[in-house]
Amino acid sequence: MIRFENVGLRYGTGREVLSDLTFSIAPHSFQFLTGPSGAGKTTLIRLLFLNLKPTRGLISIFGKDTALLRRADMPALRRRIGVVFQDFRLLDHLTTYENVALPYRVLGKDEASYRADVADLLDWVGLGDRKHVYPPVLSGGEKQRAAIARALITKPEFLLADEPTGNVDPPLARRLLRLFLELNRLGTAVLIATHDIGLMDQLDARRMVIEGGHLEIYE
Ligand SMILES: Nc1ncnc2c1ncn2[C@@H]1O[C@H](COP(=O)(O)OP(=O)(O)OP(=O)(O)O)[C@@H](O)[C@H]1O
Repeated sequence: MIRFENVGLRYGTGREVLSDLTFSIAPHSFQFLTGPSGAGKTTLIRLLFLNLKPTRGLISIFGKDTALLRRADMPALRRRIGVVFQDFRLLDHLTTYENVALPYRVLGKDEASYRADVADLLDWVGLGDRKHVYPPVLSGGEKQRAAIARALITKPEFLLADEPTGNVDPPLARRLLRLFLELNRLGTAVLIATHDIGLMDQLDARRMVIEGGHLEIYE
């Protein structure tokens, strides 16, 4: 599904942040991405959803060499990938419901065609009764779940989550992990970037560890 070959990334003229990354991500797979602060987890996530171009090497996403992609092909490919950002990126002037529905609104879809899907998804993440409130009054954990719902609304084949349990207490972190596992069971490949060893220790999942610009994988 995703293939990196000898990928390197530097910002501007700085040192290489990521060097010689070679790995694959299989459909329906589940993995953690970890490493010290500043190791390059967010950078790798940005490469994975075509938000950054590698300085060298080859990245193939859903079988397409990203270097050969036309700009016009990007949005369709990106829609197959859901991203939960570390800082949520919810829009404060839209309700929780409207934030989650945003990807459909951007596509110009008729509200009647997605209203039930958004409501079901909000129930699924436990925000059924927070639909009509605005992000500034949501707690950190509620914002986190709204961001997860928004990433899932277009039924992505691959979900990337950057520190999705960074702002929640351990019971909620376990609950979010169960949501990701359930999503994975339903067929979505999942990659979770985290510092949280306790979270990773709950599962016998693949671990991708970035350190000193290099990637080690523990299957
Ligand atoms: N836009 C940018 N321009 C220049 N340097 C950057 C940029 N974004 C990140 N970096 C640098 O690249 C390195 C990797 O950063 P990145 O955010 O990918 O790490 P991380 O592993 O996600 O860190 P954390 O766990 O603290 O979120 C850091 O040295 C950072 O300062």
